[in-house]
Amino acid sequence: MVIKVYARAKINLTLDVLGKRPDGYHQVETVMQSIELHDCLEFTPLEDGVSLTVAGGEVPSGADNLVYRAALLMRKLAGDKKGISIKLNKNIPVAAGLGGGSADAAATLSALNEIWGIHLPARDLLSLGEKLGSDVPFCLLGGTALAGGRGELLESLPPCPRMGLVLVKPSFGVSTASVYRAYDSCPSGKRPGTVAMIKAIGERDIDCIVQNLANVLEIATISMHPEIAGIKKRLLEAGALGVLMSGSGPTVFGVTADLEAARAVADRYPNCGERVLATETFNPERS
Ligand SMILES: C[C@@](CO)(OP(=O)(O)O)[C@H](O)COP(=O)(O)OP(=O)(O)OC[C@H]1O[C@@H](n2ccc(N)nc2=O)[C@H](O)[C@@H]1O
Ligand SMILES: Nc1ncnc2c1ncn2[C@@H]1O[C@H](COP(=O)(O)OP(=O)(O)O)[C@@H](O)[C@H]1O
Repeated sequence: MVIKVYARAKINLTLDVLGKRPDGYHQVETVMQSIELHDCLEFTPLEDGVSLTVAGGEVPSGADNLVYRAALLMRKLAGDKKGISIKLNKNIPVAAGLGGGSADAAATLSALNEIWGIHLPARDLLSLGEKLGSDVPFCLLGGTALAGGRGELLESLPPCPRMGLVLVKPSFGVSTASVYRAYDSCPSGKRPGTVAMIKAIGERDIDCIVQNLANVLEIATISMHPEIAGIKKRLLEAGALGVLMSGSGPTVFGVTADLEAARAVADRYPNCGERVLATETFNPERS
C-alpha cells in the first residue's frame, strides 16, 4: 500500500524582524501563505527501518534530509518496531525561501502520525515540528497565518483571496542563516504594515494586499545578490501587480489577479537563467 501526500510551499506576504533573541534566533512577525506548488511524497510501510529516495532536487538523501529526520522523530514515539520507505519527488526549488524542506518535514510528521497509528494531537505535532525548523509549524497548519516568535507562534487568519503567483528563482540558493547574519549589519528598511496586511486579507482586497507587501530581509539578501532587484523590476514590467522576495530568498514572487494572468506574466518575463513558475495561493477551506 502506497500513501501519496502533497507538501505545499509557502511565501511570506510580510516579514518583519523585531530583534535578536537570547537563543541566537530572531524574533519575527510574518504573514505566511501556502501556495499550490508542492513536493510529492510516497510512503510505503515496512516491517522496520527508514529508507528515503529523492528525485528531482539537489538535496541530501540521507540522515541530513528533513524528511528522514522527521521520520526518526516519529519512530521514537512509535515505540515498537516501525518501518517506512519514503520517496520524495522534489518540485519546490531548494534553498529558495519557499519552505520546501520545512513542507516536506511537516508532511512526513503528519503522514506517519496516521500511518503508524501514533495519533498525536495537533499541538504536539507543532512542538515536534519546531525542533526541525522555524517554518515547519506553519507548514503543518497551512493556509494563511500570522507567525511570531522564531516562527512557531501561529495565529490562523481568514483565507487569503485566491491570487496568481509568478515565482522567479535565480540559479543560486541562499542560506537562511547567512541572510539573518547580513540583516544584523544592515540598516533596517521600511517596516511592514502587518496590521494593514491582515486587514486587507480580511477584506479580500488584492490591491491593498499588494500595496502592503514588505520583507525586511530583502535588503540583506540583495546586498549579497544585487541581481534580485533586477528580477523585481522585470517582473513588474512583465505585468505583475506587485513583487516581493519570499522569506530569506532568493525567490521573488509576482502577484497577479489569477493563475491565467500568472501564466501570461511568466510567458512575458525575460528569463535571465532563472527558474520561472506560475502557481497560485492555496487555502484548504477553498478546495
Ligand atoms: C526566513 C524564513 C521566513 O519564513 O523562511 P525561509 O526563507 O527559510 O523559507 C524562516 O524564518 C526561516 O525558517 P527556517 O528555514 O526553518 O530556518 P531554521 O532552519 O529554523 O534556521 C536556520 C537559521 O536561520 C536563522 N534564523 C531562523 C529563523 C529565525 N526566526 N531567526 C533566525 O535567526 C538562524 O541562524 C538559524 O540557525
Ligand atoms: N527535503 C528537503 N527539501 C529541501 N531542502 C532540504 C530538505 N532536507 C534538507 N534540506 C536542506 O535544507 C536547506 C533549506 O532548504 P529549503 O527548505 O528548500 O530552503 P528555504 O528554507 O530557503 O525555503 C537546504 O540547504 C537543503 O540542503
